[in-house]
Amino acid sequence: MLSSSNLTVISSSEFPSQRLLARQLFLPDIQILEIFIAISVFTAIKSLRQSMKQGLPVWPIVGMLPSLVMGLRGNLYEWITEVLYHQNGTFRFKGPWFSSLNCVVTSDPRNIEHILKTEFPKYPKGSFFRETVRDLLGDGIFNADGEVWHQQRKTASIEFHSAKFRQLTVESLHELVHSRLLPVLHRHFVEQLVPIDLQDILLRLTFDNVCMIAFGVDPGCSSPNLPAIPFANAFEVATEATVLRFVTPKFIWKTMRHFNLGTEKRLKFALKEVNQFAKNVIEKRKRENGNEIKRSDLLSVFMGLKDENGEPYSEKFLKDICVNFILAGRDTSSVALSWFFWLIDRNPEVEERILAEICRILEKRGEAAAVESSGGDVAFEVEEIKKMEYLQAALSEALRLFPSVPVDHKEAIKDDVLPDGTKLKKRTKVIYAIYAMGRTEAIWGKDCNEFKPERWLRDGRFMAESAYRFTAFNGGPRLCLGKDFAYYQMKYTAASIILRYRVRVAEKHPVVPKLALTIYMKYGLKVNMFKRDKEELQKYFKSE
Ligand code: HEM
Repeated sequence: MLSSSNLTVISSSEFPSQRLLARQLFLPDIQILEIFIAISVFTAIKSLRQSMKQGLPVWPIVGMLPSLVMGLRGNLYEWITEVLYHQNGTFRFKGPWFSSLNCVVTSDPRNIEHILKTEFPKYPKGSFFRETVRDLLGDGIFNADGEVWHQQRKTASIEFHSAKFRQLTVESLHELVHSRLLPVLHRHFVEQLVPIDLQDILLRLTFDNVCMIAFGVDPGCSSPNLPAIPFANAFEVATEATVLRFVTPKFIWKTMRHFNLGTEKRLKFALKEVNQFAKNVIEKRKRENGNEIKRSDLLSVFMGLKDENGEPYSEKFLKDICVNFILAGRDTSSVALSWFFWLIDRNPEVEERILAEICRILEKRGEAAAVESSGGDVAFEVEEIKKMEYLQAALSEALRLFPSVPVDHKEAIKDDVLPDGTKLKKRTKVIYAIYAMGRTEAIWGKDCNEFKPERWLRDGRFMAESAYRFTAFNGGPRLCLGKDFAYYQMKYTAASIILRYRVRVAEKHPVVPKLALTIYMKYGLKVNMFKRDKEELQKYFKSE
């Protein structure tokens, strides 16, 4: 309570000196206020001028972070596309003071060619990337530079181009599509319970497939009973939490990791599951190799090699190899196929043309009657898949609009100037925005936002694009090693489904991208399957 004894009463005799004191006390405050206002006006004008130059408001202390946070609330990739559009293909992102978020973002093909090919040695993944993804990817191929990368690339490249490996990829895919994928879809069609999540089923398929070809192990995730796979959930959590590190100031995520908080806690937990899976795979392979079972998978090849000290590769390094190849081979093709099926649901005329092409090719082998009568237990030949050029165009078009890896990262190790004139200081991070490139008018024309497989065809033949305009598979010395296999896998899977079913996205199912290393659909792809009947297929055979 306030009593009169607590109050200081100023008598009239004391008043002048008190006023003097008050003036002495308050004047500095007024000056501070004036200085504060002046600084605010100055920074506001500076920020406005910088904003006009750089496209986004640059706030004192926090830089462009508020705009990024707004972008993160919606579709981040669309936000980047929009900013790049207004900045003619390149902008400088200014992060908060003392954060590691400053970078240059570009979608200009000249810059992309410069960093991926012409000046490749100047642009490694770099220390920032390595540190950010190290807990998940270790020293595996996606996260390696210099000799460590080169050694893995060389070994994997020889393996990927060997006839034995190619045969293994074809056989394992055929086995998976016919004994797992199609029975699962058929059961769904017969039972017609609730819409199924096609993205989940495709992820299971590509997971089993990459494990079979890279490690000689079949995890059985796409078996007809669709078993729970703790690894898959853990892997998704781990990639999501890892990508969040890119947009979080380093000292924050490091503190969170230290105290085991929030996403870092989830990441740690998920990594245990991921690493355990990789460990089991390695142990299994070691046991079998010890029993003189000769394997031609990638892991067995790496197990037979020696490091720079003449020692066999460590368990940790073999684990890194496993995790990197799972990321490379599982998520990329399955999310690409998911977006492809979503796009053809919205563009039925494309679906018709794909089906017509498949039927035309099948007709050549005289199996039309079989297909018509049974709905088809048709297994495509390698040569037939190669001939599906319209399908290849449609898949490329899906990848143009929804590249599996939507943004990628490099770091300049020397001062440099990009072909568009952007000056880079040593250690500047460069983000190349692959998603934005697919939606750039200057690259693809005014209809860049439309799904038009025809843009990939010349006289009915598929025409590949330059890797620096269509960067979905990266380019230069780090071009995707699995590109040919990925096209084969996607074409075989898509053709096998389209020949038998109309895939329709469930009504009102929300389709939005998720923020992760690959562009998953956040809520999966819930679809209903409708079997094509004899009459429908007959129409296509007769139309040729
Ligand atoms: C639609 C399917 C695929 C897409 C869009 C795709 C895309 C990419 C991209 C963008 C990169 C560069 C990543 C980076 O350096 O940051 C890459 C690298 C790589 N990809 Fe793919 N990929 C696909 C399928 C596959 C498959 C199925 C495999 C193997 C089974 C594979 C194996 C690799 C490997 C080993 C690298 C590392 C190359 C290196 O750094 O030297 N990819 N891929």
